[in-house]
Amino acid sequence: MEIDEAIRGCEDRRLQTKYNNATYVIQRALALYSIEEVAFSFNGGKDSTVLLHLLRAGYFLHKAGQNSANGDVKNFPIRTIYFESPCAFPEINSFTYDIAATYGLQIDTISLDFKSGLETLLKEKPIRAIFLGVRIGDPTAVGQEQFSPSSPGWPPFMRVNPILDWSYRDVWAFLLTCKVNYCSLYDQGYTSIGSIYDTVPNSLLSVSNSSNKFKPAYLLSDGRLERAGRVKRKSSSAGGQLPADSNGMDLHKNSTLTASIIAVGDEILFGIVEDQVGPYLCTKLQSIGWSVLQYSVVHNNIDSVAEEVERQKSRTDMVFIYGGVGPLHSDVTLAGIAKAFDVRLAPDEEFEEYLRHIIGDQCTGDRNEMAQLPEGITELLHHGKLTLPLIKCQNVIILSATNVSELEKQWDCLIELTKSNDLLTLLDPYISKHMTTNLSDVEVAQPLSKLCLEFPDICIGCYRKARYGSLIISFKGKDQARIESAIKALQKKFKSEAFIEMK
Ligand SMILES: Cc1cc2nc3c(=O)[nH]c(=O)nc-3n(C[C@H](O)[C@H](O)[C@H](O)COP(=O)(O)O)c2cc1C
Ligand SMILES: Nc1ncnc2c1ncn2[C@@H]1O[C@H](COP(=O)(O)OP(=O)(O)OP(=O)(O)O)[C@@H](O)[C@H]1O
Ligand SMILES: [Mg+2]
Repeated sequence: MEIDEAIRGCEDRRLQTKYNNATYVIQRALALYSIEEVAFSFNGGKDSTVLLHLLRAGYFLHKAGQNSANGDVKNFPIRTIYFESPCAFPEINSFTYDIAATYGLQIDTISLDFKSGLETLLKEKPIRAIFLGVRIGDPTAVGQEQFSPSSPGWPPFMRVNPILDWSYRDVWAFLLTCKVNYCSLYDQGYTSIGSIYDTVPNSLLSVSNSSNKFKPAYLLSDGRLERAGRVKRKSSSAGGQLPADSNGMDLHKNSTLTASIIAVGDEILFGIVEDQVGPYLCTKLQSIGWSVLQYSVVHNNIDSVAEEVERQKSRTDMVFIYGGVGPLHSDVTLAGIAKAFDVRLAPDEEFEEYLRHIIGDQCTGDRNEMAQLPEGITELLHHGKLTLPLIKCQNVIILSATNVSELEKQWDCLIELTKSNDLLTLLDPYISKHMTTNLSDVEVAQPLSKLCLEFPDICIGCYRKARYGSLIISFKGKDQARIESAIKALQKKFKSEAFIEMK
């Protein structure tokens, strides 16, 4: 059987392990259910193409165990279901039907949605288990195991996910090692394929001197970004994405996007260490026109982190969190984030690979806690200047900076990544001016309140550095002329020399 031979004959130990585990799951499923009771959900995508060949190999091995193996290419008796959709790429449709002809698949084409289609199918056929090409990292994989009963509300069947623990790299290693055909879209920069309305080539594969040339999918170095070619839906918590016009220009250069900052550190709350990262991050966010709504410090405790993340992630467009990241007992930030999103921490092979590069094998392996990331919601943000990628869990960005210069570097990388990846929308920066006065609080209180009503677009604040020193009045906004007008209006209410601009 050519797939089995290709894997056994290759030098890739890791791929061999993955193959052995996946074909083991398939053989156990075939031992549990009769061939009429199983089905294969195939859609022409890369993951289901991998699964097709694993099923062919698994079926061969299952039969070999019964001394009736037949390595014939067309010997594939597992019922195959394909949910056809008018929104599918024509290349996906034609690939699916070509593959069916090549490997003798008996395809049931279903034109209903998944749930109704399965309800109808299961009434007619004795199906009890369905093989799927779902992998950890797919949004629908959250909470699934290799054998997972269908969800409540769905018709009853067992979902069998033999490649659940395969990484993007494993998928490509398998397809290339076995030299099997895959849908042509993957050679044109598509890395994960949904519908024609929500999928474009992955910009991380674009050839730098050409706007419409892309490298093949197997060259994507960080598999976590395989869904970067999925067109994001507009949402208030999706990384502050604002609508763009047909030229891709931002229509909302003056809109407000909000951020919150969470520092995790007992040492800050004990008063031993003064946090400098948070204030510096505030200035960075202002420089890209974002408003910081809250800056909080929490204990190194999973529940404290989880509560704060849960609150902020639904309140602001982006949450920045730092501190509590690493292998120590007090490094609970990732666990807190997982709890806030109601997902578990799961080993992440790509992240582990990065860690292995910098820490070596001493800290990797089964017990590498640092390589555990929130499952199904994590994206690694890799930049050539960073030894470790930054971690993003939906609208929460985890910074590993412990001081201002590290933050500066990570921030610059984030901004550069934004240019190719829509990570943070860059808005017009905030501008601020600060005036000092020796007038008393009582004297300025009422005129200032009126000024706030006259200039609702300008954020007018007051603070003092000492109880009896001069008062500082700050004006913050995005329009220089409006700030100047507000200052003039204030001066008019008093003698103009009563206020001096601070440099
Ligand atoms: C054979 C099959 C079985 C599925 N079973 C379930 C299920 O038990 N529970 C569920 O929530 N979704 C189930 N789904 C739906 C998928 O989780 C997911 O919503 C679907 O693949 C759509 O992904 P997309 O929105 O990226 O196209 C099933 C889909 C297929 C094809
Ligand atoms: N329209 C469909 N018909 C049948 N099965 C489907 C369909 N859509 C999804 N599936 C099942 O869900 C699995 C996961 O889908 P997903 O889109 O994540 O992977 P893929 O399409 O195989 O590869 P890619 O990530 O490149 O799109 C598929 O491998 C397949 O088993
Ligand atoms: Mg797909």
